[in-house]
Amino acid sequence: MIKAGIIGSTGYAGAELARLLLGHPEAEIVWYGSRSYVGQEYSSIYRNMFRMVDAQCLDDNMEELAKEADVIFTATPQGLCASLVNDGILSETKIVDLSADFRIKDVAVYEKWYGLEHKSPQYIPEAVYGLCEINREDVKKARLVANPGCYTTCSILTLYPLVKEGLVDVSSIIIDAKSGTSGAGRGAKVPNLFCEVNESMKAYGVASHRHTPEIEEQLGYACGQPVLLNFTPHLVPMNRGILATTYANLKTHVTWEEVKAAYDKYYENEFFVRVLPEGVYPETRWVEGSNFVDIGFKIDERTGRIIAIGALDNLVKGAAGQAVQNMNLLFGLKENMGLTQVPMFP
Ligand SMILES: NC(=O)C1=CN([C@@H]2O[C@H](COP(=O)(O)OP(=O)(O)OC[C@H]3O[C@@H](n4cnc5c(N)ncnc54)[C@H](OP(=O)(O)O)[C@@H]3O)[C@@H](O)[C@H]2O)C=CC1
Ligand SMILES: CC(=O)N[C@@H](CCC(=O)OP(=O)(O)O)C(=O)O
Repeated sequence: MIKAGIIGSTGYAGAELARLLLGHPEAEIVWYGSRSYVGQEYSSIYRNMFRMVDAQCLDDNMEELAKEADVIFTATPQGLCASLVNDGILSETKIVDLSADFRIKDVAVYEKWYGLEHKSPQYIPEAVYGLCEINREDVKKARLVANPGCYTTCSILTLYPLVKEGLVDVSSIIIDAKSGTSGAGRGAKVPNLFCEVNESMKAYGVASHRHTPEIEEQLGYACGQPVLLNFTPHLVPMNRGILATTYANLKTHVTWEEVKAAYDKYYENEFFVRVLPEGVYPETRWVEGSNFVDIGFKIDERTGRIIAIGALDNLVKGAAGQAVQNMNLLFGLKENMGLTQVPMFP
């Protein structure tokens, strides 16, 4: 059995990790880490875990945890993992970091967009960007995995074949994305109160959201040139789900079948990426609770643009599910082990 520790197990991403790992046939959770609930029963915080977990919350002592765990998941705010990790820890265990600390290769870009000083930039070069469908072979060899964010996973996987195959003008990309409120975490914040969110929708982080450089960097690797794009996130009154509607100018006239062939080239054998039939566009409820990403697209002959739409569950493929997928790769397990949940509906 793989011994797994979760630092930040009391947050939404950490709780989703606990849910998935409890159902994983080859993993056991040895550490439910917390900052505010040390010493409390985990199931007293998450009552859905009543009689499923009898452990108490422990602190975020990563050095001690590294001696016990084969893998540590850090589902904590930006900056925390970078402030805890060291050579000793990395020699004893593997880390899958759900924050953005090791996602961006240029530390100056990270510090500018996150407004933080990076506490361990020496580990950035070796960290592998854990978008399994694209970086699978590198993940298998890693000891530090930078688990991608929810908007970014959805946006990159939706656009990747179009960019990689040179089908679109990469200077024309626009991503209009929506997220459920769990994407903002469990911490109490006035903008996330029921009355602030319910029956309303809003854009935020306009032309300034910190996921922009992450998407640009990864799509830049795909096409071999710098990518500059517009990314506008929106908050919508639902618990879970990301829907990313992406737009780009097509370079030449192509048919739906030709574009589908490009998607098939990368995703035909991918368990978690489902490219939908012509005329069908993803809905967040079709992926809820699962590690699937659904993608649909349409060529607009009138404007010469392609509109590609992706949907995923921000807490699963956008966070904890992808983290477990990375764990499976790190330990040579079947990639979808513990992740074959059928999406919830309705
Ligand atoms: N929510 C989502 O959809 C996604 C989140 N992520 C990323 O995952 C990470 C966690 O996000 P999320 O679960 O939403 O956040 P939450 O606010 O829900 O949870 C944060 C967790 O971190 C713990 N924590 C906070 N500060 C510290 C600290 N100083 N030391 C130790 N533990 C601390 C909290 O502990 P306690 O509760 O005990 O105080 C809690 O367990 C973030 O980096 C986020 O960007 C990535 C993709 C999607
Ligand atoms: C709705 C909402 O607030 N969403 C979060 C994204 C959460 C996330 O994905 O965090 P990472 O930065 O770790 O990727 C936000 O916009 O900041």
